[in-house]
Amino acid sequence: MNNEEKLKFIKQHIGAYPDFPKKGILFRDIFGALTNEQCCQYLKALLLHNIHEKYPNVELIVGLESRGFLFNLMLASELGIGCAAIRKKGKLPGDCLSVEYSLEYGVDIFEMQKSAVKPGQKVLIIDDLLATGGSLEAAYKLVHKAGGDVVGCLVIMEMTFLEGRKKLPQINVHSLIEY
Ligand SMILES: O=P(O)(O)OC[C@H]1O[C@H](OP(=O)(O)OP(=O)(O)O)[C@H](O)[C@@H]1O
Ligand SMILES: Nc1ncnc2[nH]cnc12
Ligand SMILES: [Mg+2]
Repeated sequence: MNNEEKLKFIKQHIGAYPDFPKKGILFRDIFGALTNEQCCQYLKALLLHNIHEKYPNVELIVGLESRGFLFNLMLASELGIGCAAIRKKGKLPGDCLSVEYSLEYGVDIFEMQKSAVKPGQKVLIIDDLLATGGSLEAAYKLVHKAGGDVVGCLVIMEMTFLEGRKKLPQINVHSLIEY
């Protein structure tokens, strides 16, 4: 299968749930694809292919709680680099940086440990989905505050009609699947 066919196959397995978690939201469920063994292999191959092509100098993967965590260790270990976590408020020990943000269906606070990123380290932020861009924008702010150099954001799905990219004009954002 070529990359186009792999993407099509994954798209067919991603779930779509109307009115979840709130009325008017069409929820795109990555977990629906991950129960399929071929989707797991194709997703891994496509993510690594895109990182090698678009972010070849990355030195740290930063994943967003919780669906971004699905890809953190897998990508870091394949690339031979480390990974760090951005978590929702109150979950991380030690000195943390915090940023409040809003997303398609709510508001929240993200945190990251100050020690997670080395000054000047080249960071790739990873998540399952870009909707309004509030989550990725908050993640960018945290990594930037910690002294990291964000080389880009990589997501599986992008809800293009919500124009989340507009919140990230200075960042090289790439998505595998557009809705
Ligand atoms: O672009 P935005 O409008 O900010 O929305 C995108 C974010 O929303 C979802 O996460 P959610 O906060 O629902 O948490 P989860 O990953 O723990 O399910 C999704 O996994 C992205 O992280
Ligand atoms: N429509 C959506 N589906 C899944 N996760 C989301 N996060 C924000 N909007 C979402
Ligand atoms: Mg999430």
